Amino acid sequence: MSETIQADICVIGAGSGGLSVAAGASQMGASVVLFEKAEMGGDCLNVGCVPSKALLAAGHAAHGAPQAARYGVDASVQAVDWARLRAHVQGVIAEIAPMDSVARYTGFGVRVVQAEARFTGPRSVEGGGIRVEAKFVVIATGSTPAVPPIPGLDGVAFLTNETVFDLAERPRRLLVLGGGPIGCELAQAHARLGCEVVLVEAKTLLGTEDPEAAEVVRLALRRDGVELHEGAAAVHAGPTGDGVDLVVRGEAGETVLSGSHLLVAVGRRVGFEGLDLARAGIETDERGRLKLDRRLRTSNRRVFAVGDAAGGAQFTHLAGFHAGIVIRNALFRLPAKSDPVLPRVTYTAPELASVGADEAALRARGQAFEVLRWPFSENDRAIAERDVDGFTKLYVSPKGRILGAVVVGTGAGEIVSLYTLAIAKKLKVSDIAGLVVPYPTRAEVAKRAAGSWYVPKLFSARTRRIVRFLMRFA
Ligand SMILES: Cc1cc2nc3c(=O)[nH]c(=O)nc-3n(C[C@H](O)[C@H](O)[C@H](O)COP(=O)(O)OP(=O)(O)OC[C@H]3O[C@@H](n4cnc5c(N)ncnc54)[C@H](O)[C@@H]3O)c2cc1C
Ligand SMILES: NC(=O)c1ccc[n+]([C@@H]2O[C@H](COP(=O)([O-])OP(=O)(O)OC[C@H]3O[C@@H](n4cnc5c(N)ncnc54)[C@H](O)[C@@H]3O)[C@@H](O)[C@H]2O)c1
Repeated sequence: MSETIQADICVIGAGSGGLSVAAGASQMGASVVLFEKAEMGGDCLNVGCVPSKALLAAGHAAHGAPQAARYGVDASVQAVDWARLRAHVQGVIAEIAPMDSVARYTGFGVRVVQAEARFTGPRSVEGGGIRVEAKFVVIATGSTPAVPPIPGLDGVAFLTNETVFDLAERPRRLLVLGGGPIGCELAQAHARLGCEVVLVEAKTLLGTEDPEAAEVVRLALRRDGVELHEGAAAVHAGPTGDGVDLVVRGEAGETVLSGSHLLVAVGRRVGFEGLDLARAGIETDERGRLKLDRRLRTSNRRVFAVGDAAGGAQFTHLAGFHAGIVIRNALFRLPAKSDPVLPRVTYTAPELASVGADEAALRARGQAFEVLRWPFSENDRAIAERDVDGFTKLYVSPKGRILGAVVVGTGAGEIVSLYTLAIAKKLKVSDIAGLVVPYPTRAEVAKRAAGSWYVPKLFSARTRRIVRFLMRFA
């Protein structure tokens, strides 16, 4: 070892989670060493959230031009210049990259080591010829694309999120394996950019989401020309002269789907090979996941895990939340626990957003609830924009507490923050119904859905009797 450093916190991985810990801890006065073996910014910046939203923006623009005819504006897409499109996506990454750069973090006082790290003891980590003795270590090593055990797949040059944003040419016919958020977002983006797209999903599209909301996205994907095969298991893959054949087995038997490219988007793998966890006394469960307590501590109480490495939901905003928990525990010795009210959004058009409990969870825990809803087809802004797909739905306790919410429609990802605040602060429907919401905005659907709680009470025979009585003395 050429150098040994004493540090308060050693972070392994400079993705959303690791960077948030390093930025927060260093600016609060802790000495921090940060290891990154690949690109600063991790998946979200380089091959995840950022390029996928940049690609979707291009797809929506291409889709929007012909749609303008509904406003009496005749426009059309002349061409999609794939080289410029790729430059746009890489340009967006480059514009955000300085926020996650070695220079910025060095400026915070963080020692950034661009090397793969591994444990050499309960509090010691090594990489790139540097040994760090730390009071606390944070595992922020993220996840990688899962590769399903499909016979023949290893003989195919398939794409994942790590390669799909760097294609030199537009894929002629893209087969997408997996109908989760990655599969749906990338299927729609490519379809709108003029690719033929076939999506194969073993179960149901966006199967962890509210089925009624997922149906709105399903219809939108179909309208965009995506050929959907749900309940279809891929049983074989093989190369062809100019692409790939995927054999899928569904209710109707076996079908051969041919494409120029295959994108595998069937979930993420969280693994810790190469970290030498045993050297630090860190235990994993039978599925190889870290054993964590609610304070995000591993079985070695001085070692925390954040983000995808923590083994739960996989979102950049959750990784950021985790970072706050670790900072409170490690720097301030506060027993902060990870129990967030966690919104999630799939950024298709229309967007699908949810937060809190869903119907299945409420039924499973025997919670009595009422469903309040409002469609975008009765929202003036949506009507003015001729974009009325979708609705909002609220789950409310008998006493009016908001337990969960779903929004599917344009702007859903923005509206869900209102519900997130309501649930986090244990607000009631009256709090949303009583808000003055600007007109005409899409967020009015939240107020109208909440307001519908009062309709039977407010416009009842009893209220009419009371009003008539009071009016006698007015
Ligand atoms: C296509 C796609 C789109 C997505 N879109 C969204 C979205 O819109 N919104 C959202 O909230 N989430 C989205 N996600 C999920 C989000 O990207 C992840 O949840 C988030 O990046 C997790 O952050 P992380 O810090 O845990 O891990 P990562 O970002 O994966 O970072 C981990 C880092 O650790 C490094 N590393 C690993 N092992 C070592 C080691 N031994 N030594 C040194 N460095 C190491 C890796 O190189 C990597 O840079 C998307 C994901 C994908 C794939
Ligand atoms: N907008 C966002 O916030 C966003 C966007 C993209 C990704 N992400 C995160 O990244 C993670 C990974 O996303 P994802 O879409 O890859 O995973 P996912 O686990 O959410 O969905 C994968 C889908 O693939 C299907 N599948 C699995 N094996 C299959 C097979 N052999 N053949 C056909 N289908 C198969 C599953 O049934 C599932 O529907 C998610 O947990 C998500 O949190 C978030």
